[in-house]
Amino acid sequence: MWIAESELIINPDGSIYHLNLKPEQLAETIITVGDPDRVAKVTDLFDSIEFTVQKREFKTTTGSFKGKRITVISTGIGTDNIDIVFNELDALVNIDFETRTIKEKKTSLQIIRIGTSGSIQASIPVGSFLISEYGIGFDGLMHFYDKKHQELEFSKALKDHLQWDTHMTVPYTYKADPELVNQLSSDEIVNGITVTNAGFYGPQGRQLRLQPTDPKMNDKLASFNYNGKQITNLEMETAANYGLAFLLGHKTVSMNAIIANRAIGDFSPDPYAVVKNLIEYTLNKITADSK
Ligand SMILES: O=P(O)(O)O[C@H]1O[C@H](CO)[C@@H](O)[C@H]1O
Ligand SMILES: O=c1cc[nH]c(=O)[nH]1
Repeated sequence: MWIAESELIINPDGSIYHLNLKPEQLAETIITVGDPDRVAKVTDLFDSIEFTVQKREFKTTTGSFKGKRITVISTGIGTDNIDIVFNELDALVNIDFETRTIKEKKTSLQIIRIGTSGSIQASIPVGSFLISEYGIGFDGLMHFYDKKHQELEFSKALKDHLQWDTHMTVPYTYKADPELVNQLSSDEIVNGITVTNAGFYGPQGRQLRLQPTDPKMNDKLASFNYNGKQITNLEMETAANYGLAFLLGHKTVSMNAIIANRAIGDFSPDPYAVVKNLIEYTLNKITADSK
């Protein structure tokens, strides 16, 4: 099927519309970060750099760490941006830009997010590293794609537990890639379940001048227990990464630097140090088997 010019938008230089990347510029291992300034915090540790390109909040550098080719890309904040990043990354490897047709042989990317997050369990202090085994979306993005939602029972149990009005969001739940979870886990990291919210303030239960609809939301999330599994932390991208990667056939996992503890009202005195440590941890883990 030929994909029209309004759907797959290719810039005059042959790069994809928002990311400004050409197919040959992408490595098959990709690290995503929210903050464009965090890209260099990762690539400063690389042995060599091929190029850097930036359009809007999407800054990309491809280079090599311990001999492994890695692309680092900033997504900006929120699942609306994840929709753009994951669809365009997939197009770069799985659509032929010359013929505008889907390739027969698909490439499966490895996509690892390194982000910041707030814990909702008092027992997970600021400074912790957390790997998201599941991502639960409160943002609604995945409802615009087909309904192969992975964990429907989990989502339903959570919806019942929250006892929200019908006008509130319907959660969706997807799993991380189990091999990546395995590869990146250790006794230095907590395994958890991450809620991806549609905002930082009201949607994460923060109150400055506006009161959130459900002031007990974070307590309800923290007390939810499904087959022994507990929700651990809040951020703004992971569930969309997991949902889109699942539907597109890529492997993904989220690594969270816990910089806030919402249960006890704590914020890290040095969030950049926590992120730096998590970057080093992640790079070393993903290259542990590299020659
Ligand atoms: O540090 P990043 O990766 O941006 O992630 C977290 O920080 C942002 C909010 O401050 C949201 O994007 C949230 O998911
Ligand atoms: O509490 C937090 C901290 C970082 N990022 C979030 O989205 N929430």
